[in-house]
Amino acid sequence: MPRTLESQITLEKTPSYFVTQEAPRRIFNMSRDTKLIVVVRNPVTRAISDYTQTLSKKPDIPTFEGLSFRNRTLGQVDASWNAIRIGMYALHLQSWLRYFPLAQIHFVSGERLITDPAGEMGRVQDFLGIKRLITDKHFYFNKTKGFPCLKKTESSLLPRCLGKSKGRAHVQIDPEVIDQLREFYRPYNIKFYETVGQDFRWE
Ligand SMILES: Nc1ncnc2c1ncn2[C@@H]1O[C@H](COP(=O)(O)OS(=O)(=O)O)[C@@H](OP(=O)(O)O)[C@H]1O
Repeated sequence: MPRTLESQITLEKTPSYFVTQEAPRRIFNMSRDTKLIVVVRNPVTRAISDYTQTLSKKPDIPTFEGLSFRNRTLGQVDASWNAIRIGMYALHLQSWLRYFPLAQIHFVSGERLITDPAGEMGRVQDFLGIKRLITDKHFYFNKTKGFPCLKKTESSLLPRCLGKSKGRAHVQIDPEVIDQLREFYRPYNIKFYETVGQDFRWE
């Protein structure tokens, strides 16, 4: 991490920290005042997105349906498969709450980041205690891509859009498996909503 002046905020982005056992203790030992931001989305969609990305790099892996279950006939989901495990947000959050108060953790909705990027970024700026400099004037929705693009300045003519690897078409999954995963995640989602005091409406 670079040294930071009193007037500066240093941001570091590592998605895997949220699900890494030792991360909360290590970050707490580095600075107990660290503010944490976690982007979460529907864990079923997250798992499919994760699998789609892996498949693009390793086309020979087994099917999503095959990897999702320890025993598909009995409906036993394989919670040790990373694509599934990462979406069990309530479990991971418990490890962080042993070190950081909830008030120091902000959750960004991955869904709203697409439908209402300015609103979501407004809440991030409030959480960081900085002026709301990024507003709706900084976003333009790219219909082809299906994502908002960010303009560095309100008048910028060259918005920065997400790269090729984002928004790729997801692999089609057996709808029955999607239902089973929805059921699997329901209790974890409910526990997560209760813990953070926010309903992300992933049902
Ligand atoms: N800014 C922003 N807003 C909304 N959604 C976003 C954003 N950045 C990344 N994504 C989506 O997150 C999914 C994983 O993206 P990444 O490839 O960047 O993740 S990572 O490289 O694994 O960290 C991937 O989801 P899918 O496109 O559904 O597969 C990205 O599109």
